[in-house]
Amino acid sequence: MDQSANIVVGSHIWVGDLESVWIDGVVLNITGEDAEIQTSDGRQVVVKLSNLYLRDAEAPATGIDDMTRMSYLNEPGLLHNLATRYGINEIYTYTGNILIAINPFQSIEKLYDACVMEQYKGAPIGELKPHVFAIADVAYRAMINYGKSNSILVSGESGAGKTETTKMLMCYLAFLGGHAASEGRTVEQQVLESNPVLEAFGNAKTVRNNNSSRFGKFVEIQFDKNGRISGAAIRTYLLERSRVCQISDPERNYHCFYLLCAAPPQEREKYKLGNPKSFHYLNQSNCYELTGVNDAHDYLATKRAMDIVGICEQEQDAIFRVVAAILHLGNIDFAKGEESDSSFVKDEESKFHLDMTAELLMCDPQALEDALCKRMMITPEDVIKKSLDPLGATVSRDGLAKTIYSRLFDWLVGKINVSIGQDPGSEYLIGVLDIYGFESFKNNSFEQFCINYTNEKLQQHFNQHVFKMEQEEYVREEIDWSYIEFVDNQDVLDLIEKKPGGIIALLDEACILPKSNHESFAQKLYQIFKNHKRFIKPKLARSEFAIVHYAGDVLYQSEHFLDKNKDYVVPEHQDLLSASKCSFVAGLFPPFPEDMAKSSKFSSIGSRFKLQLQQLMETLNSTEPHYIRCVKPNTVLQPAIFENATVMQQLRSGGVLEAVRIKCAGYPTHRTFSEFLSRFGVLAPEVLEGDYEEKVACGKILEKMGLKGYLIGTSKIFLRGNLMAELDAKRTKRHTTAALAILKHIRTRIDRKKYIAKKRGCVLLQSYWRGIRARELYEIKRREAAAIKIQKTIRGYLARKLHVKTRISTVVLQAGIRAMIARCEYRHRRRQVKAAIVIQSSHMGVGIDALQSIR
Ligand SMILES: Nc1ncnc2c1ncn2[C@@H]1O[C@H](COP(=O)(O)OP(=O)(O)OP(=O)(O)O)[C@@H](O)[C@H]1O
Repeated sequence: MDQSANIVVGSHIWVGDLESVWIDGVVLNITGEDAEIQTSDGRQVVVKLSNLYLRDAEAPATGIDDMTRMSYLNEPGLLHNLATRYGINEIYTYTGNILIAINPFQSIEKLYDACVMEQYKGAPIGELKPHVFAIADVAYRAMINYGKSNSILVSGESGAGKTETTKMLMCYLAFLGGHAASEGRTVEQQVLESNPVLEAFGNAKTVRNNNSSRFGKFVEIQFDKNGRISGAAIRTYLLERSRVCQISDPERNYHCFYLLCAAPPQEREKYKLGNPKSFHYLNQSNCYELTGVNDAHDYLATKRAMDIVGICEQEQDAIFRVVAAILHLGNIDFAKGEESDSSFVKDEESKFHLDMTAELLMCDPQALEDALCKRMMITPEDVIKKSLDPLGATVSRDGLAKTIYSRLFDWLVGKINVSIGQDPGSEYLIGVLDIYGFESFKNNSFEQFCINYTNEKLQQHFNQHVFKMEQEEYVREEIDWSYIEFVDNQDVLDLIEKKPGGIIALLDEACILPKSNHESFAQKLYQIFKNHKRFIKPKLARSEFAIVHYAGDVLYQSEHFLDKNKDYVVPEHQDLLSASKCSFVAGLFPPFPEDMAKSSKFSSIGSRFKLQLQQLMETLNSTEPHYIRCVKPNTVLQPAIFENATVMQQLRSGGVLEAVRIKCAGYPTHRTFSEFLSRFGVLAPEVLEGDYEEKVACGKILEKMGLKGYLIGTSKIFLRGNLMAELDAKRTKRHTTAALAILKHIRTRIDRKKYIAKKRGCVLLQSYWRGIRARELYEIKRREAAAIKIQKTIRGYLARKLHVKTRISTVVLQAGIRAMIARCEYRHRRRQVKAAIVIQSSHMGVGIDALQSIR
């Protein structure tokens, strides 16, 4: 979907990034076809507009529960949403009705507790957080309410968590439809316990998962009319046979081999087993133990689980005898015989293992050696016994090991089915499919071809379902659905399975024709499909071919296609083991029916698988499907690491993006009226102010915008292709204009505020300064006054002092002068007196003498 036309300056977008696949940014500038982007990590890049995707800047920080509700359904948006949720331990997210489960690689507290089961019981989907229990609950309720069988399809690449998810589904279904513990060995208990048994024999450590299921599985849980589990059946698909004899470092063979090597000593002695390092089928890799796994403990646990699923002690003994026999068989080596192209058991050690194999399989050692080293050739005249060279004998040995193991596995599945028991009167069932996801490696062989074929089939089923669901929503909303286009992959399926002329049919033909080999098979493909748009002949290829699958192109190497397609039990092996004295072993190799024995014993694995798939599809088509897409967040199998590229690849191949594409083909965006109004009401405020019904208001807004390509349902608006982006672009423009106006006002206000503040500052500064100056002046004046005062005082003091001094001097002077005057006067008077007296005395003689005596 090209959204570039709606990208404007200021748009929030996703831009491709080498490191993190996508990075968010904002458009700074647009020049022609190029946009200048400011990325969230601080860079500025120039990118073609067509390489940008719009981002919803208003999406909640904790992500969106259901990704179909995202405003922009594009790859980066989905990826970011999942990463955000994974970061807060929300491992489940819906994409419509599909549940995406991201492997946490750690147990999340209280995620699967009984109380959580209780919460999800009967809760409508969407009411609680997305959960695997919600899907199981919906399936169960749909089954009870509509009386229709349901199925849950769990897919994903190896290590994505399919098996764990399937176990959770089973537990929840057992919780809903189970029986009381007092009812003894219940069906659900047996179904749940069948897991460890199947895992011991069908799981192995691979580089991608320490406990990888090497087979596909469809578990049918049957229910009675009361919704109680009444029976179950397990169907398995395509066990990886080659692993029995060939493993690469650091992988392991099937767990059961290591469990048996870790069994209690008396049992190991019984089967003459020891260190796994001594067995060729185990020592091709250096990995023997798994961290956190105790094989000795698991051996006992597997036996206990076998007890529960109804495998008796003798059968258990026979099973482990066969497992031990395979290990011994792998240690038989061959040397070149005397006759040309002949071989014999190489040495004493190989002889010991041959004898042990024969003993454990309860067959004749010589017959075993012959079966390994010789072949019957039927000519028109006679039956000739032909010797095999050492390489041929080794191939024969490995072929026998693979056949025995796959028969043993099939027996186990059959036995589990018989002992759990099917309910012929069952009303309906819930099927859980745990199947390998799309695979594309450096080398892709027949296994990948079958796996990808399965995924194409499931993808078609998925597309049809998603398409149907879309249709149903349109019908519910009472709108025309003829616009929805159906994305179909029938052409790839025709290429693979068409009869005659499809790749499988041509492969079968090549397997039957005597002189055919992988090169002639490939040449035939090149010739027949040279114009097929889903088939590619790589340049210079002699035996490789590529198929354009829905999830991408896969290049297949056809080298081992013919061998791997032949499900051919060598008659010598068949005769040897059907004659075993052990009824269990003989039972694994029932004699061929008479008519088949005469005809060709070739049976095509590809065709059988195709038939199995057809049956599976028939079953699935008769059920209401639910999808769970498991996603592996990183390739290092560690918690809390979300690798964008790894997840993106899985979203593509898991069909999640296809589902999104189907959605996009019609009217991908569905919004309830109120959601639409709250987001786009800003485009027509007058409509919001008017007293309209929500539906009418939505219509008015769309009318005002003059847009085409929308439908109005009963509760939702359906928007076609880019309409959401167009509306958002208009909204962004409106927001930008509004923002500019707001900005203008804010700037004016800020500037005014600044001016006033500055002015106030100046006045303050001035008054402060004036204050300082006035204070200084005042101080000067005060000092002046003080000085004057001091001067005055001093002067006064001095004047007073002078005055006092002068006065005192004056007084002293006066006093002196007065005293002097007085004395002068006195003296004058005395002289006067004396003169008088003299006069008197002279005049009054006696009187003066008398006066003088009185004094
Ligand atoms: N929901 C979960 N919670 C905790 N750990 C999980 C969960 N799902 C998966 N795992 C972890 O991831 C590992 C791989 O999961 P699982 O075996 O289910 O993958 P798978 O998709 O079935 O792989 P394969 O196709 O190889 O069998 C598990 O062993 C477990 O450790």
